[in-house]
Amino acid sequence: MNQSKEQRILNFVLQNAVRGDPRSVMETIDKYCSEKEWAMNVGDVKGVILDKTVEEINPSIALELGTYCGYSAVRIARLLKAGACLLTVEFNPEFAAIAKQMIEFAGVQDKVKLLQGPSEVIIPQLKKKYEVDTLDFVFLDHWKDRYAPDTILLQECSLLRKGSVLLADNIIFPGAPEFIKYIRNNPRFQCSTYPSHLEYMKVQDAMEKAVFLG
Ligand SMILES: CNc1ncnc2c1ncn2[C@@H]1O[C@H](/C=C/CNC(=O)c2cc(-c3ccc(F)cc3)cc(O)c2O)[C@H](F)[C@H]1O
Ligand SMILES: [Mg+2]
Repeated sequence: MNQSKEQRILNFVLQNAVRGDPRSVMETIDKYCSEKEWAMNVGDVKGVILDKTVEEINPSIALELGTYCGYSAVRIARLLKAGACLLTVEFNPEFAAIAKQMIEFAGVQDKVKLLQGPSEVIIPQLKKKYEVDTLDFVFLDHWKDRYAPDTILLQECSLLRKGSVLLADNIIFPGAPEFIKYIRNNPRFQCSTYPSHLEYMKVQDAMEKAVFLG
């Protein structure tokens, strides 16, 4: 059975990146996906916006929705302080298996907990099963029509506190119109937009930052 694109990305990393070096893993994925096969990693351009947001917050506990191949999990985890943790959620078992290997090869496995399952099931389990109090940072990069319902679910599960920061990928392309409508009209969030470009393409995209006001 021939390999999936995601398996080819992982193989390229295993053969070309430096084990234990997160930046080398990111650069190798970006090289493969810009030169050989496009893939929906946040990428090197929007990745800088993600980096700056994570560095500004310096989160103790972060959540990512939509691990895919683990590119942004590696990107976020490399910036986390000692003792800090990224919980990343992925419901596709093949992608979860690839991401697990990607995270381990990059050497950030001690900072990342990969939770396999749908976000709508995992989010209500975070407090009791995963001992989360509240989340400092949430990166939304899963199905775009799930950004709004999962943001509502995070609030219903009391997982946000005054100052919690959400960062959403792809609000221009493919777009997340229901999320934008919900979050920008919601007095409990302070929103700002970061115009950028779609990963590996000369296409406009943007990221939305939403600070929960409590
Ligand atoms: C719904 N709950 C979920 N729970 C756990 N894992 C989930 C859940 N939902 C999805 N996943 C998991 O999260 C991932 C899904 C990412 C979706 N991302 C995109 O579609 C996406 C698309 C483009 C794009 C741009 C241009 C173009 F021409 C074509 C595509 C660019 C982007 O940056 C994206 O992020 C993964 F695949 C899925 O299993
Ligand atoms: Mg994305």
